[in-house]
Amino acid sequence: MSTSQKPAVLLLADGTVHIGKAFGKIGTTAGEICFNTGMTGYQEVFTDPSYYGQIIIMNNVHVGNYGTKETDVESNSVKIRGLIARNLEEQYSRKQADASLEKYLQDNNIVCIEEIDTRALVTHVREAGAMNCIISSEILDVEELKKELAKIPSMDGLELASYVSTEKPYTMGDEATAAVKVAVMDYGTKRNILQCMVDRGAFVKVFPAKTTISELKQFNPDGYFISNGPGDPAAMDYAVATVKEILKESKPTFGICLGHQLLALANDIDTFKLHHGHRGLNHPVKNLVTGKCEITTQNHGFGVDPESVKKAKNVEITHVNLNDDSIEGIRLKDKPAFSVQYHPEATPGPHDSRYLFDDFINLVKEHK
Ligand SMILES: NC(=O)CC[C@H](N)C(=O)O
Repeated sequence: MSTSQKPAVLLLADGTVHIGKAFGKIGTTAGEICFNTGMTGYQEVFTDPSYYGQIIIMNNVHVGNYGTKETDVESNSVKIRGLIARNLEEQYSRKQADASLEKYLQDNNIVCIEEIDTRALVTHVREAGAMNCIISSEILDVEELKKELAKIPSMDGLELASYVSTEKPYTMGDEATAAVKVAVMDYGTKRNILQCMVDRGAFVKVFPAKTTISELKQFNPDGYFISNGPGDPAAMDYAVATVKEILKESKPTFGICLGHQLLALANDIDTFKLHHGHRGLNHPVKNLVTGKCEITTQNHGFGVDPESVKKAKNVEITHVNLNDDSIEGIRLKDKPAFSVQYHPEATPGPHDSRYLFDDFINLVKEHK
């Protein structure tokens, strides 16, 4: 809680209203409401480009207790559109922190609301499903807010990856000593995904979302990575076309989250909007190849259609979600390509799924 707080209003598209207190920037913001069940890692969540366009409810009662640190980020800025919490703390106790959460959110112009009954709100979103919402600490009249909210497009059908992709190619790792070169299609990649590949001996070159296959080939990569990112994968014809071209190369290819959905679409498998998405650090997934269960970090609002996966003769299901049986991983039978719906880089954790980076880099080395 902050000392000088203005009131703020949260309005959901179904008319639900919650009154709370302003935190961060004073203003108005709108986007898709989502909840994250993680108890820690808030700065990594706020800077994850896959959350672009979304307003996040943090389930943990206290958010901000360990402040913020310049290095605890998944991209170069806060990407969430707004924040809803029970209690946002401006005091912090971590010695190594650089700033309070409040300063961080203000510096990043994020409109937030706190003192919300997040248990009731999350239960409501879980039952009613994904929808848009608006937060304001400047317009407190609900009828006015309804008019503003009506202007916001639905996440279904929205292409957002090109807004968060890099403008220019950049590299990570040491080309002189690296064992392999990986071309990354950046649809909103998380920094720690790149780090996981570099840590395993890769030199990565990150390319803007609309890079053509001929530009990618000039880099002569040993493998390709299709990144995570925001928005509806079915609205990304340009990316599906690129993934199809990449697959023709028959080089090892790995996709995470949006990258998984694009790999599916490139193999004529449909994607669909989930009822309320999977976002948190404790989603159980079964690896059907090894029979082992892993606890995973997730952040997605779309999924791969199980019926069309089963019909695709060249695709094998490798991972399933143990909560709802949704498809969590696939691999192609005729190409060295695989993908997962969840986030194996998982910062701050759990790290059960990091073996997938070993698998990918080993596959790249074998095919080199
Ligand atoms: N983390 C991601 O890559 C998310 C993918 C996609 N935008 C979804 O919500 O399903």
